[in-house]
Amino acid sequence: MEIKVCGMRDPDNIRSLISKVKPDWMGLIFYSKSPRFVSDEKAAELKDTPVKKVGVFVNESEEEIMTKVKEFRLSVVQLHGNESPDFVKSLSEKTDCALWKVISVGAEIDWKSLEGYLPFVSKFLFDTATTTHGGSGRKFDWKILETYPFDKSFLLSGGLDDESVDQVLALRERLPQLQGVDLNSKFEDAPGLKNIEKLTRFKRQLTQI
Ligand SMILES: O=C(O)c1ccccc1N[C@@H]1O[C@H](COP(=O)(O)O)[C@@H](O)[C@H]1O
Repeated sequence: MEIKVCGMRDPDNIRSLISKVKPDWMGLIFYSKSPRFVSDEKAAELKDTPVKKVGVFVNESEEEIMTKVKEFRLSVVQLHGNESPDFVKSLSEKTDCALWKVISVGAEIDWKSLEGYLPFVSKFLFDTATTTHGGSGRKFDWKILETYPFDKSFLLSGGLDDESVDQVLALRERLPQLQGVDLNSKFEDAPGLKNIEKLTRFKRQLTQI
């Protein structure tokens, strides 16, 4: 199972994350209303960090996303707003960067509405629907995913915490498309500052080593 740790921006914290947790992905949030927002100046300092970087965008323009992909050497663009399939298609024609579309989950999901994204994204990411778009620290009802009809892999997100491991592993048994988890606010000492011990423990339990 893969692990993405999101909302990073502190260089010392990132160094500890990489040496101790060794996540598959590190998320940088380019959404100015987020308490985990990373400025361009800070992102420039982080561009050579030896981990795959995921840029998190909320309803951002194509031009701005493309600029940040190049400037900050992003491996993935995570689209965490209301981006339409047409927007994602157009972006995919301009970049080789992997695209992940976030699906905000409320009471139910209309699976048909996701079909338009399938040719253009390498993964979906399911997160709890919230007015702040993300980082809510709230889980949605994971039972909704049990009818997931696609082969496309996805990451699970939204309020995952240090007590989520057993449930994640149980879900993975039923849904092999569940490729990993996105860890964020429930592993923080302060916004943008992760608790490395908590993350290390979670990874050990998740990967059972
Ligand atoms: O973390 C944020 O502040 C944020 C703001 C706007 C869009 C996305 C954001 N983070 C993403 O939110 C999910 C869930 O986070 P949490 O575990 O509920 O705190 C995660 O995918 C982050 O990438």
